[in-house]
Amino acid sequence: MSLFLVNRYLGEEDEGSITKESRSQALLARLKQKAKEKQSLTEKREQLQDKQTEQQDIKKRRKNDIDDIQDQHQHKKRKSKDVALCGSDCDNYDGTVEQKKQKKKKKDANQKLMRKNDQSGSSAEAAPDALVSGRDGPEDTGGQEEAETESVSPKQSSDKTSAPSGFTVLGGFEKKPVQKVQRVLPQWLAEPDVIHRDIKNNLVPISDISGISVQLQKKLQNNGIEHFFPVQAEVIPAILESAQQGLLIGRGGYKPRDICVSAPTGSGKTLSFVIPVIQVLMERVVCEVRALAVLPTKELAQQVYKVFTSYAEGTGLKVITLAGQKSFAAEQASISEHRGGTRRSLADIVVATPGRLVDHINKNSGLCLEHLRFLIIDEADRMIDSMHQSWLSQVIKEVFRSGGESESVSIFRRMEPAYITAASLSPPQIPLQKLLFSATLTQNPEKLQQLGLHQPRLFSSVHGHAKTTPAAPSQKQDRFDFPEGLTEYYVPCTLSNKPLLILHFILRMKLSPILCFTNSREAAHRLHLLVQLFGGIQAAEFSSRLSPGERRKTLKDFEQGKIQLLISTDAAARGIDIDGVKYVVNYDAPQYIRTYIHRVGRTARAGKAGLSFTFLLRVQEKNFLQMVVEAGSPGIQKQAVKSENLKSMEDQYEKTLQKLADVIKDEKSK
Ligand SMILES: Nc1ncnc2c1ncn2[C@@H]1O[C@H](COP(=O)(O)OP(=O)(O)OP(=O)(O)O)[C@@H](O)[C@H]1O
Repeated sequence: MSLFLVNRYLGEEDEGSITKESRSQALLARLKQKAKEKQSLTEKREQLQDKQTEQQDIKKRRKNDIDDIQDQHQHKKRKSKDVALCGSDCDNYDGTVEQKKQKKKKKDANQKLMRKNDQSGSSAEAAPDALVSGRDGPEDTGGQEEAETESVSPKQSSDKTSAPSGFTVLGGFEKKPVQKVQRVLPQWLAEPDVIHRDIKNNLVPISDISGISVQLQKKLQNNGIEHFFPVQAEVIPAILESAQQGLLIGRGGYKPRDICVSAPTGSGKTLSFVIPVIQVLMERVVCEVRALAVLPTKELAQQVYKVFTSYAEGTGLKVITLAGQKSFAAEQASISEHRGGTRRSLADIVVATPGRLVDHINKNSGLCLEHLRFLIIDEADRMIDSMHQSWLSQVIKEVFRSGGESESVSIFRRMEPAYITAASLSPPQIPLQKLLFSATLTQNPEKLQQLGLHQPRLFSSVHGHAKTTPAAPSQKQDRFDFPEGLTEYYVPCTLSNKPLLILHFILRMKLSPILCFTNSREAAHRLHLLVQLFGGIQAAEFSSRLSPGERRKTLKDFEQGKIQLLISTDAAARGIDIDGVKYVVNYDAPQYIRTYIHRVGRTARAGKAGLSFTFLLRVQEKNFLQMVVEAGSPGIQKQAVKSENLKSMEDQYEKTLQKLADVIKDEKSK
């Protein structure tokens, strides 16, 4: 019995033809069918959803990449904008024209991508989603050039093993050839005023150089000088021109340019500063120190002092030397005197060594540099090397010393170098001009920087100067010029036959006078003893073993031809001008190219001919010859001496060696 009536859905049945049982079965079958349909429908939906999310992911990734590229591009754009220093017009241009261009590029890129997706067979409905369209992205995508190359379907890009093109691939540096950094010289070093090397064929008559007084011209003629050498013909007018306005600052308020001169040994650099300095100072009224020449050694200071005094004679100019040849008190007395409570300078030109100069400055010995107009630095490269003594900074401090005793009387005010302003130009000023001279002037701007040069001008006979030196990338050293009349030889030797060779040169080959260099004073002394004991040769040694007086006398004797063989350390290598030295022998090979150039430069001076011989042990040959050629030598020839030629002297040489051993023993015991 049924208490309730439950109505059931019985399907669309054909009531008349179907039994109760068969109806329920049919209903079940139909329900199953419907469930199946529903299930397949949800599966399809899920598949579709998966596909859609995948496409969205791709789209997101692509958008991020494009954002990155856009950032890079905009960064680049900002950079180039900074460099170009554009005005507001440029900004407008960027905002309109550039945007339009980029949008066009973006559109092109999207179209390309669409085409690619179609070709790659990706599903038709996925293609639009894969696009990075202007519609989808609110931001303007810059850097479309990169995006264009990048728009490869994910499938394609994943197939490739390498990184997608268009991106900067980091790493792989080892594949790039390492770029060589070329040495670039400042313009004043790279483009010097060229001086002729050949002295003989480039002599300039004295009268051709204007600005030299008749008095000085006569003096030059009296000293046997009818023509100027090339370095003098170039440098003298340049210095005279810089002092055209007298001792004060030049036309237009501009300070004169500092002058650097690099010319071979014996080319006449000394007169190229002595003549113009004397000429300019001749017109001074009050005696004050207006020129200071600094040289590295006493001998050189003495030599330059002599040249200055010779040309200053009769002009009223007073020249003194502060190089330690006299006592400190005697030097002090020659600088200035006090009369009626005021200081009076006794010198116009001072020739000094750096050590003694600093002594006088520090001990306040009355040296006043407040009126200094010319600071001459001879053997400048050597003087740069001695810069650790800080002599230059002390000199400069003295030059610009304010509140000095003379300030109250002087109408001229000295100001430290700074920017030129109307105010700084109003009081009359004495400028300080530096004049640098050397046969081996460094081309290293860093070293020259220490001298604090003002708009320097270089005069050089070195033809190797160039803005860069690509022709010789392996070249580690500076190039220099050698005297035109010099012929260089090297002589292969052994340690035991070296002394025999020098004896052979004088006794058999009759080469004299010879200036012979050793690398130490002990070696010079031993060789001198040996030659003396062997006999038949007038020899002398020249080194720091001798007192300054002995050294002076030795040089004089050698110059007068009383000495055939002068055995010296590098004390006589630089600047010393000994007339008539025909041969230079490097008994010990020099270690540095500058030493070699100065040693061999004691011959072939003033356009004359001269020979140099360098004794080389077999182990030294390769490196030494390479060093000389790299420095710009026109060529060094081999001069071998056959052992038979030395045989006749061997017996006597053996006996001499025994005697030498005894003498050295004696000396040591004393
Ligand atoms: N115009 C000239 N006519 C003749 N002789 C000269 C002339 N100028 C210089 N001399 C002589 O030439 C020689 C060399 O000159 P100086 O000593 O000035 O050379 P330098 O270039 O300074 O050499 P170094 O670099 O070795 O110091 C000297 O004996 C000098 O008297």
